[in-house]
Amino acid sequence: EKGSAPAIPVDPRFDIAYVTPVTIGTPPQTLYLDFDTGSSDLWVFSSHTLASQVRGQMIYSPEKSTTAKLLAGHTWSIRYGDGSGSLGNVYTDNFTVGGVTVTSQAVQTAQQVSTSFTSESDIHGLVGLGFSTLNTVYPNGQLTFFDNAKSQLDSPVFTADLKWKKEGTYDFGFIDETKYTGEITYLPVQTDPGYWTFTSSGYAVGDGSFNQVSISGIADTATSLTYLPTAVVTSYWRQVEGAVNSQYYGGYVFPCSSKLPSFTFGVGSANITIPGSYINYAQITEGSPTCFGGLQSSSGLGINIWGDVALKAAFVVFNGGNPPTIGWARK
Ligand SMILES: C[C@H]1CC[C@H](NC(=O)Cn2ccnc2)CC1
Repeated sequence: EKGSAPAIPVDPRFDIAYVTPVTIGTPPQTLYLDFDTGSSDLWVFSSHTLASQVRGQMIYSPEKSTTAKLLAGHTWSIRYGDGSGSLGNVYTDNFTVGGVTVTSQAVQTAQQVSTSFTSESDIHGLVGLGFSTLNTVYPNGQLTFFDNAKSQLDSPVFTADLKWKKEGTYDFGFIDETKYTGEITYLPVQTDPGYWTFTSSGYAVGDGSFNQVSISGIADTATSLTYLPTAVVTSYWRQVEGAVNSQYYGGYVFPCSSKLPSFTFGVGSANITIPGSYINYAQITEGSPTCFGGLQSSSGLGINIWGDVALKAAFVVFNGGNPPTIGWARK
């Protein structure tokens, strides 16, 4: 089996996140979910979510699905790196993405969600695509959609072709050669504690020389920006006149009129170049001449994060084989 589904930018002004349509249950209920390689819970806004915390989101109602089954005695609660979170109960039901169906997928129904989820009406939940070890369901951890689907896929892989302010795709079970140029460079993945963790071989700012330095980090499709070591990020923003690391705004800001240099990161002996335009993330407020950078320092996070700003510059293969690897190609 193989499948393909769109990755639609939420708020295409600045690619906050990407959502993908899925169907759950019988008859099928459609929701748009944020596919997240940085976590491993599949949770949705539901008929169980506090009414005061639902604001326009589509919901999954298990009581309307003839194939829904309560996973009795199981609960879940998750907290993300940005402080957002949700918690609730668990059902199993049929779950379909791009024509690939998993029967009896654990679908975590939210009873409560934090304010940032309530205020984002275009995101109706998340599909964790990290390793199942990260799943928060208690007392028995559940498998991700990808882990459940793997055995029925032509190949145990999924790919991310995210795009700048445009619709991209997630493919399951196959590698679409038309989506990239040159070769795919595969790197080893550290699966502990459960992220797609790989090591980049270095970086260059604009047309500058390449700095060979190992940068270990996670590929996270649900993080908008890219967070790298302070030394790397400082050397980038030093090239932008008027750029400052603002305590007030919580990161590097710069004049929106700036022409930003590109940022190149190494993947083995190959490399990926993020166009400067992708690093001009957004005006700090509508109409402001000050813009917020898409490349920020990871100090304080304890981890480097290759988020959407980096991922959308590449075609990325998440290979769930034995051992798992991650593939990068230019496009
Ligand atoms: C400072 C950074 C802020 C953004 C953080 N990313 C996430 O929280 C990813 N995520 C998943 C669900 N909602 C968001 C990573 C740290």
